Amino acid sequence: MRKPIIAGNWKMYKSFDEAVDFAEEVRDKIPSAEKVDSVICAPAIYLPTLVDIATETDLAIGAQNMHYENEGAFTGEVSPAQLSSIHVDYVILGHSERREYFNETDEAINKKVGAAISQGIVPIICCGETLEEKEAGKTEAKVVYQVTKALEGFKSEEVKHMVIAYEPIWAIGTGKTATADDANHVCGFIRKTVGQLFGLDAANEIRIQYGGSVKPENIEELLSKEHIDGALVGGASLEVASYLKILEAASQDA
Ligand SMILES: O=C[C@H](O)COP(=O)(O)O
Repeated sequence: MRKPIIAGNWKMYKSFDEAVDFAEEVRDKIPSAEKVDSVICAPAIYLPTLVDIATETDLAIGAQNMHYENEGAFTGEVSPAQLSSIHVDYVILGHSERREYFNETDEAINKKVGAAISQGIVPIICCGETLEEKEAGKTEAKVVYQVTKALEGFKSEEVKHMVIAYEPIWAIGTGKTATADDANHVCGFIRKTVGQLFGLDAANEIRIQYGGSVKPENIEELLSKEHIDGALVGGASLEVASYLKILEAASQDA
């Protein structure tokens, strides 16, 4: 039985005070980490403060991106070693917004995955198709390509601790959600791909999230599906009430 994982992705939202208020309010209200992994992926500048607030609670803190080198002349970047030094637990890698607006390549994402695991940070690896690709029947080919490239060179033992987020790009921030059956079908396809590449153990243990307009109203149905182990939540993770409702639903699923 895979434990559900809900990760809020705040993207480039919230002032410092709003971030602190949010974390202080939710940290004691979230369900037990025995039932669900509750993560907030915040802007890098807030991470040390949020990690402090979350210490000794069941709330985990993640970054939204990082470089693959541990140090160097890379102005403006944050390194895996730096994230690890402040005890960040997770990092989102290869989000479609980073691929689209910051030219992030599959090769760079693969290096970032390796860098994250070598620092003990769990990567949340994003994949997903555009509307054009969906309409052309290329969803499966696209996610297989992205997942295969991201996981290239790793061992089954490493892969099973990773998280993959299937996020159809046309569903992000649009209010359009993939149907639970469609999302489950693609997540199942990703699991099958992991199985072909890394064996049954990795396929059974890796957690696969769905992302794209997830909210309290649709989380239950999504999580009731066999291959959906959680959600990567954008807009609905910005409000305390909706974030907590999503976590509550996930804890019932466990
Ligand atoms: O990382 C989160 C996704 O991009 C989904 O965002 P959304 O829940 O606002 O659609």
